[in-house]
Amino acid sequence: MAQSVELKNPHLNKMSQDYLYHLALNVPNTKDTRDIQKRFGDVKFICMGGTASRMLELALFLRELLGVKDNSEPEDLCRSGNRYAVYKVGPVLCASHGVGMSTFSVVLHELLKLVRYAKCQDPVFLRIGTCGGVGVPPGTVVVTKEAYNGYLRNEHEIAILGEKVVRPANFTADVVKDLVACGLGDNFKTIEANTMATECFYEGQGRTDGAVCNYSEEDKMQFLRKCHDEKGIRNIEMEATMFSSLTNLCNVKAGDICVTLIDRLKGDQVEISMETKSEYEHRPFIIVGRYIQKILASTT
Ligand SMILES: O=P(O)(O)O[C@H]1O[C@H](CO)[C@@H](O)[C@H]1O
Ligand SMILES: O=c1cc[nH]c(=O)[nH]1
Repeated sequence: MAQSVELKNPHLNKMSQDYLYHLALNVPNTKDTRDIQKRFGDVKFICMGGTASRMLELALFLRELLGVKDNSEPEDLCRSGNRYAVYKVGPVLCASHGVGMSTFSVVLHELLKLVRYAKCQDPVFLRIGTCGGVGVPPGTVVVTKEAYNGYLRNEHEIAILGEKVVRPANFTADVVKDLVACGLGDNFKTIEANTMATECFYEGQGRTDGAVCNYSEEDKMQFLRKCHDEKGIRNIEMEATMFSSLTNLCNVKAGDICVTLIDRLKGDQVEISMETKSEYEHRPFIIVGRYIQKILASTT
């Protein structure tokens, strides 16, 4: 049976209003959310990625694929917040989250509360991103199974009230399986693998081309090989641990699907042309589009 989202925060029940500040979507009466339900109650998929332009492209792609009849430019529903862009196409929200866990966690908390207020049924949260590959050719699509932090631990670490809190960081098994199945038969490879999520693009990912670096090329290669050989890591990005741990705690399904722009065993600089990048970024769209069609067909 379909279910609404129950958040594990008793304080929410005592709040009469929730401003969802960064989304700029005020919920004026948390006890009577009919207005929010009317606007967002049909949402089943929350697709998220770093940039507003990628999310607009995704919205346009899904609009055509899902046959949503509307020729106007999709409206950024959160424009007045000046932080994140959110587009709605039928049962899908496409939201930008910026670079890294800290910006993503802000919008993720607010989107989780939004689906709760809107009483969305069984929503699935998907991150559609780019990443660095580890031992796989650029253009490979990676669906994350287990997320590892920069200490190579399969967990998310966060400071709360001055204490270190450690949470599991795994994605929903059936979402992973379905996404991988939707990637069969393309002229590019889609694989299931583990992902390292770092707090920093440069030193955190073992690059030697940041503003500072006090390790050698050999140290870097040793670390990247350890990621590959001992942890089954095939890609590196900057959100997977926070994303999987928070969605896990909220009991909502989640998946992380990213295309590699570079093989980190071969270099540090992302050198591909904007044209190639745009073609690569489109690859996870194709798979997510099929996944959404499949889930919609099985639930309607
Ligand atoms: O392409 P997006 O979705 O932004 O994701 C990746 O790109 C950013 C770094 O360039 C990080 O956020 C990383 O996770
Ligand atoms: O190497 C890369 C490329 C994209 N995004 C990352 O986080 N790392």
